[in-house]
Amino acid sequence: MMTLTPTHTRDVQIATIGHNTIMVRSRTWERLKFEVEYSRQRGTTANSYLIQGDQIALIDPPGVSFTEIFIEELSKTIDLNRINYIILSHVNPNRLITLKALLEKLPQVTLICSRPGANILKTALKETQSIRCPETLDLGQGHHLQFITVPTPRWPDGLCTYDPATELLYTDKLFGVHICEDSIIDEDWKALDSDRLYYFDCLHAPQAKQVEDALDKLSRFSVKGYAPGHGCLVRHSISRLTYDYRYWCGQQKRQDFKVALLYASAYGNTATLANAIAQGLIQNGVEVESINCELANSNDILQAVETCDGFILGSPTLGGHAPVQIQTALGIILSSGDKTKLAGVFGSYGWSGEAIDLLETKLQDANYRFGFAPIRVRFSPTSDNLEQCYQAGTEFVQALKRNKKIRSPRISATESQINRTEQAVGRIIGSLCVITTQNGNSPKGILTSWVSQASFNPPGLMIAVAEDQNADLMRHTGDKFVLNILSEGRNVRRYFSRHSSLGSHPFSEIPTKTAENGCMILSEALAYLECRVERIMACGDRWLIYAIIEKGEVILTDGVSAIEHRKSAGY
Ligand SMILES: Cc1cc2nc3c(=O)[nH]c(=O)nc-3n(C[C@H](O)[C@H](O)[C@H](O)COP(=O)(O)O)c2cc1C
Repeated sequence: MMTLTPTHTRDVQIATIGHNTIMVRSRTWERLKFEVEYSRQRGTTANSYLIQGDQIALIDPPGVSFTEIFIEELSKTIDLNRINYIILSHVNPNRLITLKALLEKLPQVTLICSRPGANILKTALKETQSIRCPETLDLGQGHHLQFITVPTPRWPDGLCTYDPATELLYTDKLFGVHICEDSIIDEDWKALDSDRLYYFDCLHAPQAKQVEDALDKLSRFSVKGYAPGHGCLVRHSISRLTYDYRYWCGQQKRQDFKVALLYASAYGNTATLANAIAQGLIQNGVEVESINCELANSNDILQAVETCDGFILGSPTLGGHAPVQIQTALGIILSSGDKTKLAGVFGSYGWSGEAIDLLETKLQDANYRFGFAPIRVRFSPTSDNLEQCYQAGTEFVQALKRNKKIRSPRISATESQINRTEQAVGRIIGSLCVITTQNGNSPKGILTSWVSQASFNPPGLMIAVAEDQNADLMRHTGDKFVLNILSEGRNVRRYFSRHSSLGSHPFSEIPTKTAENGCMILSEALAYLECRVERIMACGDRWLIYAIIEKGEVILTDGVSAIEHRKSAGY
């Protein structure tokens, strides 16, 4: 492995990182752009990769800031005419400039990307350009690449690439960091903690739901290294960083307020404003659910609007109108939204800006209150515009807090004491589990978080169940069950309820295997325990069941327990 000495001008660093695999890192020690994600001013790297099997693929040429030096250094490393494929983990106007410069030198190359990426490329490049969206690509010599689509609101065309020959996963925007250094791998990974979190907050916190889906998809690969689009290669902290990503995603759901940030953006300007507003919200402790209306269906929008405390709607103006997806989102909000929710409006426009006017007037007419004055930005935002958006996010949070006080009815002293006690008890948290029992050939499942370890020797646990949970198959000494401890981000819980299910549903819909004690193990659980009921006590309105753990296993080694947080113990 080779590392070059740092300089303080932009350069391109070349290093072998695996069998037939070279990292080509375009580096800058300066703040690359004025977006909030670069505000720590530690520079960044734009990472490209060359995989050389019988055929050769280049992954992710950098953006326009590096076009010339990148092509120059790449030509010294390889005869450009030998490159057969360019893989694009996402496409943006910035990257298109370098791509076009490369295509002039190697018109024979085939571009590989996701389907949404291909749609952008088809409008931007010559008709004759070869563009493909395969699931796999065999470069020879074991480099049988597999592609995984990871769409998010910010990068709808996101694509990761797995190479089984090196067990490297090319993760683009996931697992990166904006730091420019000489070292190419994460040997000193503890020092990266705060920068990694900052990067996550800026890029991924507003799209935590989709990042969780991406983590699920990527978890099925055996990985020896993450090769991200920015920063160093992740070799030493793979499980730690995966865990952190899951934890940080989960943390978003635990905030007191949630804001739905709905937008569309044909050329990326409104999306940039949305990111800056999201930062203002996130840095003030609010969960943000970003919805790119071009990708979302009506149900996604409805659900986001119903479950949020406030919503912010952003639109470009195209041909004197808001795009049809924004008009649909507005229709959903107006017909089903709660009028006491706080609203916000923003958008980029060129000369007339009708879309922003439309959103403002329609929401005003429907008696919505605004958390900040509508933001109108001409074409691409300046750093001042982005600062204004960040401040608008902050303002929105303050308005949300004031709004909540207005909406909360006054309660009597005794009621408020009961509520305070309930809220305090509600702070006891538990791991979310599915208990499975077996009734002849019919499996049963109950969702619960009322579980805790009760003894070391013998290993035992305690579960509290209510009469109406219908948990009769675990209420006699000797009864067997499996405790499936759920994993954060997998959303297996949606198949079960607090009341016992009986029959093939939902077990026919999710992967399972049978434990030695005959009960079902949910293959997507984090871990499972095979248990035998030892003692039962009637306590208050519950049965306390003490059970001995006979066997257990962790299924997902890099997962984290799903936890149920409650605001009150009253439900
Ligand atoms: C095809 C087209 C039509 C446009 N029509 C309008 C218009 O009617 N009024 C206006 O103010 N701007 C118009 N614009 C300018 C866009 O609103 C502006 O470029 C904006 O930054 C786009 O935002 P976006 O990058 O989020 O898509 C138009 C731009 C294009 C490409």
